[in-house]
Amino acid sequence: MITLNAHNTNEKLDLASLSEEETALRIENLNLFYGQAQALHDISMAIPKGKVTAFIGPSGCGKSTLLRCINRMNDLVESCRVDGAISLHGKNIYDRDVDVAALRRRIGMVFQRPNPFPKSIYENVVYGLRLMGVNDRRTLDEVVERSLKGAALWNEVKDRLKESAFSLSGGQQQRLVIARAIAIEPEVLLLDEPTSALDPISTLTIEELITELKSQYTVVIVTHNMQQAARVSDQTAFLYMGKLIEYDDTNALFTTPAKKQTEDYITGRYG
Ligand SMILES: Nc1ncnc2c1ncn2[C@@H]1O[C@H](COP(=O)(O)OP(=O)(O)OP(=O)(O)O)[C@@H](O)[C@H]1O
Repeated sequence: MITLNAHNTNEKLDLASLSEEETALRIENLNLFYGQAQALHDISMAIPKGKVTAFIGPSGCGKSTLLRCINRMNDLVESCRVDGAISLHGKNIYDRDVDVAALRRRIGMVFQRPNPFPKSIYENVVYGLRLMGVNDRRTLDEVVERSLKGAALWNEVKDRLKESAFSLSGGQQQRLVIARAIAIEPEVLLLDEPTSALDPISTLTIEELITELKSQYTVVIVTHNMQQAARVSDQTAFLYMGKLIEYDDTNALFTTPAKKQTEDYITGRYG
């Protein structure tokens, strides 16, 4: 039995005809190949601004690959070739003149396993700002407080900012990594199975945090866990064998799926 998203009280968006203002990202006819193998097939979808969008589907269906396309992480895979477009404010992020480092500042990413740097809690949060040449103490202090509050971690660490990030629990480390990502004020946050390495209590804390983050950011989350998608997301995309099978309001997708493959997946018939 799937428990639906209690926070999803918004009006249902018409995902097929979002206005430019409502759209954070527009994916158009995206195909992706690892060498000869095609991993994504003609994906088109609009990701709304200020909402949580979940990608679900069985292992190997292409969820992480699609997520990694959004900040061009797949550029790091030598055999990978992409065609089609992903537009951020009308500009294709795959255009030749795009500065990929600047793009990744606008589209932050958090991975499955918490990956704090071997530095203090404070220095982890300000890492991106220091790279950008910001060293003013007062500015950095403000960013640390704002980001740790934004990641629901401030109260737990405010008296130990100089301690190593590794002194934190796994769940706290994942919130620290989220604080590091939001410190540079990205527009979009990509979360790749952010709770799969965490215990149930930390998972719940991160899920609550995700719901809060959407007031300021567009969030895209890959999850293996359908219950999680149902709890945190506003809309859900179901992928199967590299194809986008169905994309709809989360409540609609889980209660009245339009496609038989979606229904089979959410009722546990495969995957
Ligand atoms: N770096 C890579 N090189 C070659 N093939 C890859 C690479 N990364 C992923 N693939 C292939 O692309 C397909 C999609 O993989 P992807 O990791 O995106 O799936 P997924 O839905 O996120 O799976 P999981 O839920 O198991 O993490 C799979 O067939 C996978 O083997």
